[in-house]
Amino acid sequence: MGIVLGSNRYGKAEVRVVHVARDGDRHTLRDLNVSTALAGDLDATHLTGDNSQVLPTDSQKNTVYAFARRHGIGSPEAFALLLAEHFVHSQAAIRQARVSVREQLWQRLGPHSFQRRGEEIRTAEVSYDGDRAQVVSGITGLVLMNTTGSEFHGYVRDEYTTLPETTDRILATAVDARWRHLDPDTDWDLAYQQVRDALVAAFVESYSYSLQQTLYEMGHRVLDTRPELAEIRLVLPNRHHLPVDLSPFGLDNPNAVFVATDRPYGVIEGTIRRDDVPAAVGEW
Ligand SMILES: O=c1[nH]c(=O)c2[nH]c(=O)[nH]c2[nH]1
Repeated sequence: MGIVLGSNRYGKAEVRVVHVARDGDRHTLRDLNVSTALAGDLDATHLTGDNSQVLPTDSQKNTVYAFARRHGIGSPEAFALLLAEHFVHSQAAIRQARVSVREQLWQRLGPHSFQRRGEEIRTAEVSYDGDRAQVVSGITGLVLMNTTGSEFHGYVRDEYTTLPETTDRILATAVDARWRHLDPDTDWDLAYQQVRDALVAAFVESYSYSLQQTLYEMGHRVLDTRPELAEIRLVLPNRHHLPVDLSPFGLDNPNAVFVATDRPYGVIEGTIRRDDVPAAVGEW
């Protein structure tokens, strides 16, 4: 019996890089938050303090900025792939690199003017082991609401149930979705736009008897839209909007006045996947 070093990785978290590509007067903006994590033959630094195989996290940070200049930022996925491959290929000790990107989205106002696009964040995670690159794209903070077309009834009633059944309620959520690609060579911006559009369209067009049902419809629509996607994971908080009891004031409330509660909130999670595709490489 003994104590041994288990799995480990290290890197730089949250490197903020903003890149402006200039095509004359017309600029293109990419605003990323990049995190790196490297793993490999790193026993020595942990066990004896021998740093001869350690690429400093400071150098990893510098690489992000240098690569933005050298290669530009075509898309979060393409940039993460370049970095992950670079760390594995250039460092003998590094066997696996994971690069995670969160992109703040800017809407164009003019040739070189932009406005932040709400809470929405685009994400990309690339894992590369020298052989296979796994790309997972995602979105968080996509806030959606249907003011009707949602019911919730027929659920379990036990001695603690007080929730009234409803045949007409508000359904609101902030979509958090991540989808795993099978093809590491994709038009990443087009894929993101099409997945986003599919998520939004399914939310808008689905008549809902539960947020669980809506989640399935959204995931199904995405896999229908993009055949190269293996699976999608969705986390949908239920942003409750409760009708206010106005009867003390002699007023009715035909689904006109709601209180938006911020906590607690339901959380509905699920994976929709193809049953005939290769499994993911490790955790994602
Ligand atoms: O769509 C819903 N799913 C639930 O599981 C649930 N539970 C709850 O209280 N309200 C809702 N709404």
